Order: sequence, then structure tokens, then C-alpha cells
Amino acid sequence: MTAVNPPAHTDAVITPVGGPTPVTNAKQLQKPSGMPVHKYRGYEAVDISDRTWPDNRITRAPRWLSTDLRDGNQALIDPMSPARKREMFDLLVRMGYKEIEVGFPSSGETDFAFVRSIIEEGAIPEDVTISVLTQAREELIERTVESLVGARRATVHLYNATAPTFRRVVFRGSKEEVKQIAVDGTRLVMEYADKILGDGTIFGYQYSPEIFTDTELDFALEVCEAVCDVWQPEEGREIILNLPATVERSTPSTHADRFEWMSRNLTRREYVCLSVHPHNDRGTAVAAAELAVMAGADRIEGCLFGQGERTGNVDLVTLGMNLFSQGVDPQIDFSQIDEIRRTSEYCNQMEVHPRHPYAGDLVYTAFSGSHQDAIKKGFDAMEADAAARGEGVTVDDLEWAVPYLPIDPKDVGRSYEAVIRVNSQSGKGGIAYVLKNDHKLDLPRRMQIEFSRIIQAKTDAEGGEVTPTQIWSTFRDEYLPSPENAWGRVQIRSGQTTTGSDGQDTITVEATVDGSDTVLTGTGNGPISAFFEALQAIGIDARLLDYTEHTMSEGASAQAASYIECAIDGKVLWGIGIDANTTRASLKAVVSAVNRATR
Ligand SMILES: CC(=O)SCCNC(=O)CCNC(=O)[C@H](O)C(C)(C)COP(=O)(O)OP(=O)(O)OC[C@H]1O[C@@H](n2cnc3c(N)ncnc32)[C@H](O)[C@@H]1OP(=O)(O)O
Ligand SMILES: CC(C)C(=O)C(=O)O
Ligand SMILES: [Mg+2]
Repeated sequence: MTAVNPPAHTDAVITPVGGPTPVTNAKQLQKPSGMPVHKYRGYEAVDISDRTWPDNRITRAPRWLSTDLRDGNQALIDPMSPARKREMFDLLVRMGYKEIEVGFPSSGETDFAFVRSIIEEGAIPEDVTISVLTQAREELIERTVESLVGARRATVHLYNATAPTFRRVVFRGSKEEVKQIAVDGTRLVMEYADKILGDGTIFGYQYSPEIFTDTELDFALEVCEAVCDVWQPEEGREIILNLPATVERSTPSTHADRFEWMSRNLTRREYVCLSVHPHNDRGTAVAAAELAVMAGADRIEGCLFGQGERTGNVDLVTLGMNLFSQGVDPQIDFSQIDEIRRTSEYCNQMEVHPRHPYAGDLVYTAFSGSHQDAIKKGFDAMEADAAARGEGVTVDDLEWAVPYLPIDPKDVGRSYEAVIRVNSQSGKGGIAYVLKNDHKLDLPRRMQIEFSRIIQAKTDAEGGEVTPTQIWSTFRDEYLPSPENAWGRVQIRSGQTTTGSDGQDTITVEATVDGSDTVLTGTGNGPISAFFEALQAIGIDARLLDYTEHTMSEGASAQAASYIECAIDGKVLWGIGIDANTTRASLKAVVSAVNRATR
């Protein structure tokens, strides 16, 4: 039998002659979109076939700069008020950022006053460098430097666009003229810093060829070199060259090629701090930053949760946590990620998406059955591994190995509560996890299956999520009805077992059966079989299929949980009993199953 491909761009569906299954070739079914692709062209690759970055590994944290208060702030619908700016600044300091871009002081009074306030109020720790951005225009540079008076460590960051369209459209100048803007700007920064700032300020300089991503590489290099000629970097006098993906335009790999090329070709490289500043227009800023570091970048600029112009700056939280999850200390404290998120949401007046990596509400939650099953097994295996390692070893001492959870949610201050949530996509593992985690009940596998069918019926009927509280109340009602809400034929009040010289157990149980007080007696080779015999007297034919028990806590008052699988009048059912005494627990489990059989 041969399937014949249909001509391209037709709706044809191939139906092999005589074949039972119609075959569709999805590729052949795709059609031109009709969108104006002719308006765009591919990004130019870099001639660097001997690239080395793919073999590099990131083994330590890069230098970080948070630009939440500048690039993040300039992109907000409502820029931060002074109070919100201060909250953000204090948060960044608490988290451990040592380089913080605090604003664009020449933009107006708000930013200028904010910079003054953190300097004058002593809010900047000794080891934190603040930086401020300016265009390469003299009056703006002067005002910018003025804002820094009294700062212990401060960097002026100067930018001008260098890409062809910007040369033509914005500056309406030649390459030489655009380079001159950067050169003159650098000189002016140095002159004003000399004039305005005293010796008490450790002064640094950063230059960004804006739109680096669309700038010819050799021209970007030429401008950076010209800027270095003015600043004269040397031992103890670094220059930060920040190569921004002002608009993200290429794959992260091409971006990395450009970084490797720049890193190789810069003279005075050892005195240059090469910095990457990716925006997220293609949705790949995180990868672009990581690959740029592999390609030689020393420093990353970004914002918490990817705030910033358009699609945002690169997300510093994801980058830091990516390192953490690989066993590399990000040197930033993310251990209270919800507090970081709340503060950031307050300052930016924008919500973090529930699926945001590491921080979203749902990112440590599994709804689906197979995920829940694997997660529960993962937690169980880690506990078993810790126990096997001996006294005092806990799960926290082991390498994290829970499926579907890239990190331990506890490490970022999350509880395990939300790890498993139950809806119509869930299976037994998730429900069993909730019972074990919240109520210390470790259900046997077949009982998990039985109870998950009960929950499944509920989710199918009602839709939506079943909360842990609802799971527990359904479980209690089904297997462990309280005396106040008792239902079923049999309720036991007390029981006694005696063992005869022949080894047989005789049981006497005071019970209420069908509403009447009764004493049931029976004999067997154990209390359970004796109880089964006693039940025969009231017409219940029960047979034990499986039995398991475990303690629920430690200490003298420990409760035990017994699980019993019985065949009762042709039905196979589980029951559970909880009691400090294991025999009583197992009798209660039998009653639980018996009552369910007739419910
Ligand atoms: C990619 C980035 O994120 S860059 C940072 C962007 N952030 C901001 O712009 C926020 C703060 N900015 C502001 O508040 C204002 O832009 C100000 C107050 C600084 C300046 O405002 P204005 O004086 O009105 O100028 P405006 O910003 O519109 O810039 C236009 C002029 O500056 C020139 N210019 C733009 N960027 C630069 C630069 N980096 N260096 C030198 N000149 C520049 C333009 O060519 C234009 O010149 P022209 O008037 O001769 O045509
Ligand atoms: C000012 C520069 C660094 C910038 O924010 C950008 O180019 O995105
Ligand atoms: Mg930017």
C-alpha cells in the first residue's frame, strides 16, 4: 500500500485505497498566511565560525544591575511615586543587588529628588553603587552629575543610539558624527564629575551603544573603542560597556556570537566590564542573557519579573533562580519570593503572571494526574532515601529529585500546600498526596484508586477544583463519619477480645445495629476474623482481602490508621479506622467498609 503525497497547499486528505485509516499529512495542509512578510528581512549572522561560547558553562553568578527604577520605571503606565521607588530600592538592597540604576535624574524633578533623597537619607549601603542614566547632551549631563553629590559610589551611564536607522532618522548624522556624540558625552561626564563631585565619591562610568543589536558590529566596536580612548580604562579604572538588545532582534545564539566577537576584539578587554542588557521582544531575553554570559559578558542588566519597555527587560528573578536550580549561588536572596513579588507588584502596579517562572501562583502546582503521581512518588522516595541514610538526615540534606518540580518550593518560601491541586484532570496520586500531606493518612494503592473515583465523580458532576478541605470532608463522610453524623447499619461502642488456650480469639462487641443496641460475638484466629464471624449473626458476609496499618504520629498518644479491604456481599470495598489502639482501629476499619457496602 502506498500513500501518495497531495500537491502542496491543497486541502487534500490522503485516503489510501483499501486502507482502514485516513492519513493526513499536516505539513502539506499548511498554507501561506497572507501576512506581509515581505516587509521584514532576516537578521544577519556573525562571521565567527570558530565560536567558543557553546562549550562554556556558567559556574558563578555574573555581576547584576537592577534597572527597575530606571528602565522598569520608564515603561510603567504610572511611574513609581517617591514612596514606591523607595520601597523598590530597599527591596533590591535587601535582596543583595550591589549595582542599582536609580533613575534618569535629568528627566525631571521626581527622579532627581529621588536620587537626592536616597543619598541624603543615607539609604545606600557602603557596598552598593547607584547609577544614573543620561543622554549625551551637555545640560542633561550636568544635571545628572549634580544629582550624585555626596554619593559614596556612583556611576554615570551615558547612551546614544548607533544603529543605521537611528543615525539616519533620529540624529540625521553620519557614523563619524554619531561616534562624536558618544566621545563628547564621555568627555563631558568626566569634566562635570571632576568639577562637581568631590573625592568622597568613587566614580564610575558606563557607556551603551543603544540599539547595539541593529548596529554594524565593527561600528559598535569603533564607537566603544573611541569612548575608551577618552575614559582611558586601566587597572583600578574599569569602564562598563553595556551592549543593549534595546529591541531583541535575533536568536540568543546569534546574540551570543555578537558578544563573543565584541569580547574578542575589544582592546583593553581586561579593564572592560562587558555588560548585557536584553529586552524580551522575541520572548528569549533570558536565553539571550545566559548565552551572552557564556560568550563573555561579565554583567547582566535587567528588572525583577521582567518589567521594562514593551515586552520588558530580561527577568532578573528567572535568571537568578535558573542559576540556583543548577547549584550556582546567584548571590541574590530569593528565599522570600512572595514578598519580592508583592513588593514588586505594589511598586509597579502590575501583576505577576500566575505562570511566571519560579514566582507565579501556579508554578509549583500540578493538576494533572500523571504529574501528581510522579510528584507524590518523588516526595516519598526522598523521605525514604533520607531515612535510609540514617538518624538525623533529612530531605533537606539530599539532592533535590522530585519530578516536575525544578526546585524545592520551600527554598523560595512556598509551602507544599499548593503543590498538588485537584480537578477533573487529577488522578489518585494527587488526592493521596493531599491526604498524606495534610492528614498523615498513607492510603494503600487500591484504596487510592477507590477514593479517587469518588472525587472524580464529584469533579465530573460539579466541575472546577476540589480544595483540600473538600477532599477531606468527602473522605470523612465516606470512610470516617463522626458520631454526630454517623450513618450506616453498624456503629460500635466498645469491644473486648480474649485469647483462648487454643490460640483462638473471641470477640465481644457492643454495637448499635440498625438503630438497636446489640452485643455481637464471634471467634476466629485473630480479632478481625472473630469480628467477621460476629457479623454473620446480623447477616453480613464479609471476607478479608487486604490489611495494612501505620502510625500517624510519634509518642505515647500516637494514633494508628488501619486500612482494610473486604469482600462484602459480593462487593469489594475499603474501610479505614483510626484509634490509639490498633485492634480498635482495625475493627473500626471493618465497620467503615461494612457500612459503605450498604450505603
Ligand atoms: C533605550 C532607552 O531606554 S533610553 C532611555 C529612555 N528614557 C527616557 O527617555 C526617559 C527620560 N527622558 C526624558 O524625560 C526626556 O527624554 C528628557 C527630559 C531627558 C529629554 O527631553 P527632550 O529634551 O524633550 O528631548 P527628547 O527626549 O525628546 O529627545 C530628543 C532629542 O534628543 C536627541 N537625543 C536622543 N537621544 C539622545 C542621546 N542619547 N544623546 C544625545 N542626544 C539624544 C534627539 O536626537 C533629539 O534631538 P533633536 O531635538 O535635535 O531632534
Ligand atoms: C539605555 C539603554 C541601555 C537601554 O535601556 C536600552 O538600550 O535598552
Ligand atoms: Mg533598555
